[in-house]
Amino acid sequence: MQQQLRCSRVASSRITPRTRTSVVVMASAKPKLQLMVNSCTGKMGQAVAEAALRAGVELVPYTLCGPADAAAATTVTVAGRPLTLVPPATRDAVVQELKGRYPHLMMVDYTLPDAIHSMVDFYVQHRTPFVMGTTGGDRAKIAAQVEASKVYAVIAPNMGKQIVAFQATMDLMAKSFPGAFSGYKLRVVESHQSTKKDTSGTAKAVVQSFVEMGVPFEVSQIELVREPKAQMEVMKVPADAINGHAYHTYQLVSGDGTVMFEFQHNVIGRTTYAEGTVDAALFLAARIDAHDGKTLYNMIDVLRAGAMR
Ligand SMILES: NC(=O)C1=CN([C@@H]2O[C@H](COP(=O)(O)OP(=O)(O)OC[C@H]3O[C@@H](n4cnc5c(N)ncnc54)[C@H](OP(=O)(O)O)[C@@H]3O)[C@@H](O)[C@H]2O)C=CC1
Ligand SMILES: O=C(O)C1=N[C@H](C(=O)O)C[C@H](O)C1
Repeated sequence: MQQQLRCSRVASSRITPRTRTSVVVMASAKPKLQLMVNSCTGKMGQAVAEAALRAGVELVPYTLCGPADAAAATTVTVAGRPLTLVPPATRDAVVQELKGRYPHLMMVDYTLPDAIHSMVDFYVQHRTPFVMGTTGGDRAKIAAQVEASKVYAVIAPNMGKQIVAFQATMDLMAKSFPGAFSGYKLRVVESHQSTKKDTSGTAKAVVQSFVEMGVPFEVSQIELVREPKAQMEVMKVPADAINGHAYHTYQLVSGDGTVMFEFQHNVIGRTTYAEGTVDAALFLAARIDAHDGKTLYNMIDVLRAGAMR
């Protein structure tokens, strides 16, 4: 069934990370920020820690890890720097100590969907501001819990600037024209590296907008492509991006089959999310400094604030 997707062509040139432009909100006064990235044993954790260093953000030399990682090693290296691994068994004690040493401590979370609730509990319990990029879990429950705690956080399933803009646009369309696509059929196909554990959190969020536009659709109908052969042959993912890509296609067809819309965002690698995560951390640090009462944000808030480079 996945093989039947007549996927629109990916641009023939290689997809490249977005162009760097100037820093907007951070230019005037650098917010106080000491960033601890969890989990740097993973792909996104590594990418974010590297992006933080590129942006001149102070990186705290510790990282929370899963139990298996701690059994195998005591450190992980990011851009030549060793970070001490902190397993679940010792994380409470270590974080108490780190809070004393790093008064502007903020955490970034890229762990796993299975761990997301325990990670949120942990940040809330220790009252550590955090940027949560991990997908999965009960998103409404997490938002309610974090909001009630008044712990500062940015939570979003996608940190890529242009994808966030696309999400915001779909949301705007749904709010402005509810039912605009009633009678249409939706097909959603997403392809990610085979290690991805869950259905795309981005696709789930975008689907919600289409539902509000009148299209009946269940998250379980999202088609997942995880096989490298189908990824290369059907989705046209370059061979060297099989271990790191995120291709999404949303196709809407009218009831009589005479009209078709297709939206697509295809990302190779992880740079766009990593850079967006650093933007989110700098934004959150500025909000903490501002003390204006609001504590819970998503990436659309970060984008609207002009805080994405
Ligand atoms: N918001 C966004 O823009 C993006 C979000 N994501 C999301 O980020 C998440 C991570 O993706 P990715 O980096 O590719 O996944 P990886 O599997 O590469 O990394 C996850 C890491 O988390 C570790 N881990 C597991 N449990 C814990 C725990 N309790 N405490 C600390 N660390 C733990 C894992 O260790 P071990 O291997 O030992 O289990 C692993 O090293 C996913 O949910 C993904 O969908 C990804 C890209 C962009
Ligand atoms: O696991 C990934 O890789 C990604 N996860 C996020 C998601 O589930 O939406 C964002 C992007 O698709 C990459």
